[in-house]
Amino acid sequence: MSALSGKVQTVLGLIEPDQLGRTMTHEHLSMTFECCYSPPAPGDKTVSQDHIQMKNLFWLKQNPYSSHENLLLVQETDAVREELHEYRKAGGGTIVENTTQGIARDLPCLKQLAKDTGVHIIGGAGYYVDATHTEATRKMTVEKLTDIIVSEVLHGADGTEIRCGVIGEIGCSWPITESEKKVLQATAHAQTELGCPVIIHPGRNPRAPTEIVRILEEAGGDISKTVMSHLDRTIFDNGELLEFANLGSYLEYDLFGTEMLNYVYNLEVDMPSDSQRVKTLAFLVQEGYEDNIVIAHDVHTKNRLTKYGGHGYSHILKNIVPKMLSRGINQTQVDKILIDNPKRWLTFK
Ligand SMILES: CCC(=O)NCCS(=O)(=O)O
Repeated sequence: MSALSGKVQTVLGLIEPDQLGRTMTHEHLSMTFECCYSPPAPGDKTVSQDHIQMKNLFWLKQNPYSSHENLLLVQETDAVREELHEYRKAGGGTIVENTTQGIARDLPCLKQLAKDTGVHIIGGAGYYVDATHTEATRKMTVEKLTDIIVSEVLHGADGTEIRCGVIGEIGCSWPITESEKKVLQATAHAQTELGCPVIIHPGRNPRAPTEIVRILEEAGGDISKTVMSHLDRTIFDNGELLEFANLGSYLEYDLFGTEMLNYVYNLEVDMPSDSQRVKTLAFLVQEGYEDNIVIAHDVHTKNRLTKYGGHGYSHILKNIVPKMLSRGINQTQVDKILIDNPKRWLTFK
């Protein structure tokens, strides 16, 4: 039994699991996404270089990754603070902030936001996708990577004493790279040592989540304490979804509010609408997976903030919960998805 056992670790310290309340398990409050810039179509060069304004908001919603300015959530701390006050008013309690090494994690900023707003914020340990790994990271052994991740949870990260309360989001590409595989193995080893929650960003292929679970399992990871993120853009066939669900991880639908015609990172994908997401949640509940579902908005670009006409951090509480209730998911099941499942996941063993 460690000092963390039975507790949840926020950027302000340990708390009791019952204090969490409604929890978004996958958001970002400060980060940069320049690693994933996607050049605009030739005819869109001018609009892509324009400052964010009313007349280009629809274009940005369709092309969020083709504007450099849009990728700098790090510049919007004041707007994010306002949004967190609104999130509290809407009944929110906690946000898991998934920014890891490679996309400008800023734990002091998260600590200040938690102090200013009263929202419990949980920071993420570990590494984002290979494209953001440094040469030094790529050369590290699994043991070294494990030591770093463990230290980010036990002692603090980025030269601070602010401790992470989850490992992740751990970034994986498709196909997965050698460096990402080592980070996954280190994640599993660190999880075994700490009894902590893990959250994974899978590559954009329906086979990616299962492959990742196998790698984690082989390295001794606890799949029942692991969230598989971004299923909304990853698995589309209900049969395949049930096969994956059967492996026992938490199933995360975390792109609520994101509706776009062309998903530039994989043009084969038809990004679902929020109504389709709710339909999938209802399907999973009907199939008996209500104890495995978690949800969020994954705010990671400026246009997703209400300041820029986006859905913000309260869209699920204000708009999606009523829709869930009208589509066969009852209040007890909603509470499991928003409160009980995140609480079980986030509590150290
Ligand atoms: C860092 C934010 C992030 O990775 N978001 C997921 C984007 S997507 O892969 O679902 O497009």
